[in-house]
Amino acid sequence: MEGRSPFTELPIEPRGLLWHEDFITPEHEQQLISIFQHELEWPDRPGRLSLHYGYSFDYKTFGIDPDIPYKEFPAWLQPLIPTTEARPPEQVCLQYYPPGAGIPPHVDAHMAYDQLYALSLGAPAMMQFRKGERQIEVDLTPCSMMQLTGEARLHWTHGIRKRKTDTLADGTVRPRADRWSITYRWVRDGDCECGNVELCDVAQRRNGVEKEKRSLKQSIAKSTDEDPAP
Ligand SMILES: O=C(O)CCC(=O)C(=O)O
Ligand SMILES: [Fe+2]
Repeated sequence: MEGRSPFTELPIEPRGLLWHEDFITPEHEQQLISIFQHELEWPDRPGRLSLHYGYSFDYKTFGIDPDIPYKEFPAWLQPLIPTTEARPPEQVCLQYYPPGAGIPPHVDAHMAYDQLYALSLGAPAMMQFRKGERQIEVDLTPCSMMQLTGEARLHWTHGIRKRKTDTLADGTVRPRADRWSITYRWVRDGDCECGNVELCDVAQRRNGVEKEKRSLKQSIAKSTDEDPAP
């Protein structure tokens, strides 16, 4: 890409949170929301819903599902693909969050994926980043694109609480409303070497703790009747 990247790093912990505030215009956002609401077929169940494009995510291995054929990016998705990477992402996931829905704290699998971006549409929601005792809230504002790199990508979990309101830093209680996000993932070349046994599935496999973690993730998925976090 020519010129400077429109992403700037947020001056907060976790380090490595890159932000593009107006990745799309509010008019474009409204057109997309209309497509999401009227033209797409969503699973018929409550809670957070996901639709996958490109290669599908395998919730058993937390990698690419080899049994599901590649799904071309639809026309509406093409202009939303970040151009700041050397190639388009292998996996794109559109998620719908009805008011009150969330996503459990997680790191996106290190083994399968490298670069990770997320575009927010519709109502804002607070995302919690956590590392040990530290918790930082980041407001996911509509039309903004976030890129998780470095510490934020590898060593802090992120999640969105299941709740009907978010309390802002100034004490304002903000009701949740319909939100959509698009997450983009690039398949990793070579192994992740971060060595974080707490959060990295590669380090866990090397230390023989992968299986337990996986079955825990699956039982969480069953108990909430939602797709587990990647
Ligand atoms: O909804 C979002 O903005 C992020 C979702 C997320 O963390 C994920 O799909 O891995
Ligand atoms: Fe995530």
